[in-house]
Amino acid sequence: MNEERLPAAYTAAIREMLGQEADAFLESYTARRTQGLRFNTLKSNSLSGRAAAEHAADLFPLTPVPWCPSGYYYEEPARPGRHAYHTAGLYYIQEPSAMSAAELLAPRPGETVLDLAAAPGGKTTHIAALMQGQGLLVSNEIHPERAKILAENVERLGISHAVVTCASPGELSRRFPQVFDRIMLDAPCSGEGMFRKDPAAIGEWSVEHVEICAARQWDILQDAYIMLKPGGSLAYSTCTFNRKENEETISRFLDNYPDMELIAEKRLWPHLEKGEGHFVALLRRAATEDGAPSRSKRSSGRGKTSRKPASTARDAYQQFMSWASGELPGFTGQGVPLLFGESLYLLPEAFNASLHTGLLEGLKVPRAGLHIAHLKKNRIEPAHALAMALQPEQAARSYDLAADSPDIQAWLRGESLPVPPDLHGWTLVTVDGLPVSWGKASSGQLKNHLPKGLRILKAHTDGQ
Ligand SMILES: C[S@@+](CC[C@H](N)C(=O)[O-])C[C@H]1O[C@@H](n2cnc3c(N)ncnc32)[C@H](O)[C@@H]1O
Repeated sequence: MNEERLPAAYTAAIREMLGQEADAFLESYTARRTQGLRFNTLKSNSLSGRAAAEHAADLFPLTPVPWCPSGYYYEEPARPGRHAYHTAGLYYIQEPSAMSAAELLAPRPGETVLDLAAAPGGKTTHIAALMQGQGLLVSNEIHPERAKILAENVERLGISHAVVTCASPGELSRRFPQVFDRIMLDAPCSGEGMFRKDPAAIGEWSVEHVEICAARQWDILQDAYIMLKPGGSLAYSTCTFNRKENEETISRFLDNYPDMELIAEKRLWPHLEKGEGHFVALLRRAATEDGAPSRSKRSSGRGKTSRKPASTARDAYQQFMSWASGELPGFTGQGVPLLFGESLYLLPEAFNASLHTGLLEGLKVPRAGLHIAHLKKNRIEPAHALAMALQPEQAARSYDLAADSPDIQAWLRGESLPVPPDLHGWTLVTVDGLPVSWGKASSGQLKNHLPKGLRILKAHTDGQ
């Protein structure tokens, strides 16, 4: 793409901001966009995950992203997003500069973390991996359709300690004041860093749009502040270059909230680094003297919820656990059982430890923790999300398909497979040892339970 396609007001603003460097910056638009994937360490740190990651590196030649230990560049025409390892959640396709944000936030296992503008899930899945699946991650997205995609990505990567909500920042801040140790605010922005990747973004850019974005960012930041614990950290990031939505927004925030301190500010420029560009600021809230207690436990009453009563959920959970005692011998089933219709979830224990389930009342919660089962009349059907969160040795039966085999391609297309006749019942189907879905074996056939929306009609095994 050349400079003429960019709005004149945009190039003028860039020239003013970058001075002599502007030519190099604008020249970067003529280069190809960068492609990246980030290994999901929740999977890639296991024995089979490590072997699969090595195999992936052979299929799609990978070079490391300097600011993210689990991040790699790949080059087109490789299409790792269409490989079975993608379905298995071994990695997440993510623009390399965007990998800087969660690294700077540096969430730790056991913390309570909020990702306030989370869809489609790049930062959430990164945060979940850095937390090693321990603690509580609330991943929120305001737009319902995008929240659904977020929930699917959380499931695909086998994340069990995340609750996906679909709420405005204001709705959340009323429920969760001073709750979170760390907050990621990857703010909706004017997307100047998207122009090379998605030229349609150019048409949406205008000086007025930048102003609107900055005003919205300021609103969301104030809600983020309400939810941040004293002593907690906030990462603010955008994929845009102008100062109004970045440094100026941060300095307005610091001026208005004197207990916030700027710890680091990082910019990745596409003419200086290999990536589309990103801005991240890390801020810390001063700790209070009494050690910053969470206020939520006290502030809001335990109201009735629209989900099924706890006793019904407990009965359902017992029914599930008695099924699991034979079918999932290695599954401990930790969490608080919640029942929505026929869907049984396990809310992370950490939610109940620092908060309470009444806080979910009236909130849209596309995923109240780990979805473990559908309860059908008198039988249990294990949920796809559960398959993705299991280790193969936790299931009574598993059936492995090699990543390079025609069978895995058939499976990803939704076809049934012939299996030995002694295999019978719910079976965890894996690719090179990594779960991809459930299958149900009977009379020498493995019936395919990969959800229809995840089927790949034209799978790739060779990186092309
Ligand atoms: C930059 S994107 C988030 C990308 C995501 N963090 C990731 O890494 O995959 C910003 C998100 O903010 C959401 N959004 C738009 N308006 C919003 C608002 N007023 N409050 C909160 N989120 C908003 C958008 O729907 C979008 O999903």
